[in-house]
Amino acid sequence: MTDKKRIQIFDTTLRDGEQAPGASVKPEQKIPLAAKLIELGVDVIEPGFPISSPGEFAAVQEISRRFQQVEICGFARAVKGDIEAAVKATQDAARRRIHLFISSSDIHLQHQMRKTRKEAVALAREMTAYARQFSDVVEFTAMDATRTRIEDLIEMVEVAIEEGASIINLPDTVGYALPQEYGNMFRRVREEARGGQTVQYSAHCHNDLGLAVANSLAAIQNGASQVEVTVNGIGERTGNAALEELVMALETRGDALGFTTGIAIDKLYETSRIISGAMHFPMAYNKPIVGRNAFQHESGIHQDGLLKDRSTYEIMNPEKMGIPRSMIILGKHSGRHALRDRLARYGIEIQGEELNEFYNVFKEAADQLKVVSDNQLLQMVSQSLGRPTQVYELGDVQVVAGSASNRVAAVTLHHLHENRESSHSSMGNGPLEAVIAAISQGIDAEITFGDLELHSLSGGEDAHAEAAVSVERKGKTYRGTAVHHDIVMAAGLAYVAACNSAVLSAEDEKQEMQMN
Ligand SMILES: CC(=O)SCCNC(=O)CCNC(=O)[C@H](O)C(C)(C)COP(=O)(O)OP(=O)(O)OC[C@H]1O[C@@H](n2cnc3c(N)ncnc32)[C@H](O)[C@@H]1OP(=O)(O)O
Ligand SMILES: CC(C)C(=O)C(=O)O
Repeated sequence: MTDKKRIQIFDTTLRDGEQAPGASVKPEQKIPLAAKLIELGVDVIEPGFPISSPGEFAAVQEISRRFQQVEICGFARAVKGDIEAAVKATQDAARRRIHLFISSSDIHLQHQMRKTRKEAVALAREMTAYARQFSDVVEFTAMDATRTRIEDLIEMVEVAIEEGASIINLPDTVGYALPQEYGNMFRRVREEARGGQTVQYSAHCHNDLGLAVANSLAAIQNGASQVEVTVNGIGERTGNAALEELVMALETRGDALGFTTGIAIDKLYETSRIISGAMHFPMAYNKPIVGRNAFQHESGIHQDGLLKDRSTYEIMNPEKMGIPRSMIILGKHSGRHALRDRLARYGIEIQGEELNEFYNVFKEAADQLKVVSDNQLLQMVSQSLGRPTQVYELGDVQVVAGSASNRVAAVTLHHLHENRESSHSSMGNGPLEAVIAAISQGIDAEITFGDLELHSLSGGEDAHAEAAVSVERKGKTYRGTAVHHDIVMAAGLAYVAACNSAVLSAEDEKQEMQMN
């Protein structure tokens, strides 16, 4: 049991999120994405804008029919046709809401809607009443609330409440507000509007000044019980408040804030990846929570602290969010603790003077590299310490790619411990899949491929790709990384490094068991 107040998560990834240029998905793609959002535990889904296209209408209709466990929201301008389309599209939902919006600021009324305030208020009244005829739940949004004089905002909100809106959304449509101002706006409307204490409040923030999450938190602290968010913060311009950031702020600082959500935190990362992939929206490396670097550390002092106790430099546990990340990235800022730890993963134990000497070799090489991949590190070990570091080594790789429906890869694998080599070939939907499948045939141990991440390390003609592959063996996850100017090679080398790590750790375990 928790005494924290539950905040409703209103997910608008498939409506406002999709308004980000280049993010739109086909109507049928919205169905599995909605299923993922429901698994994640959102309370309300806004799956689209029904009047805007036949495909949007069909997607909202299908989602309303299929997903009876969640509230579905139909979005509409203060236009009868929009409301009718939203009503029809959400007709079969178990719980539905009509989300009606109209501008409240002078800027919008004069320049966009070209209406006087009197006309806009009358329209807000008429359309709220119209929507209420069809739906018990009407959410009323005063678009551009944060650039509206508070007296004008209160007047419009009062009209909506009088006509039966039970949720009042006060959006920062253009990402203009500062947290204190945004919080005060909620407090004043709640306290000063007639009927203001009888309704729920919702925050909907954009990130133009990087304040969307901070503003949403300020609204919550001033009485908002719902936040409108998108996965990965995707949305118009710089986006909306990011679901994962807001949820983790509430979770991590529950001590100071006292709020909670129904979100399944262990599904945050998976959902983020799915949305990023479906909407072709890559995440910035330093994006909070789900960015590549969010839980990675390159500097020696931090790495040393983390190896001693994770809490020294991390405020959240990435595994709790389903993030399968290695926390240590080797590079020129790394120290001996991190280096020794990484080598131990490959069954290589070095210490004392040998470690000091190898550390110098490592630093010299690291000066020239952005990151030192596992594959590069193992090569350094074999060259400078003359130690066998790998069970498998990737030899020749040939790939036939192009516009044919299947890609074919042929690889040679050196089995270093047995002094033999083997050749394998396979097909795949893409060249990476074909190479991974071909290598898998030559790995004798029972290893399951987990995940592949590819990042570009540099641009231009000298571009290099960094690949990180995870594999599973006997319930444990192992990672391998590689850097190469050819992404297919980078992926193949990283996969082999991950397999080496899995096999060498298993060899270690065997040796330990024999010694005991
Ligand atoms: C802040 C937000 O996220 S608001 C949502 C924004 N999302 C979208 O616009 C995505 C989907 N939009 C669309 O497919 C189209 O814009 C449509 C179908 C909704 C409308 O298309 P059109 O009829 O061709 O109008 P268009 O988009 O060019 O112009 C918008 C019209 O709506 C009016 N309008 C804008 N907001 C509202 C509102 N809340 N209530 C009533 N009218 C409004 C504008 O004043 C303009 O009216 P006008 O034609 O009389 O000048
Ligand atoms: C219309 C509302 C909900 C909105 O999307 C915004 O103001 O950004």
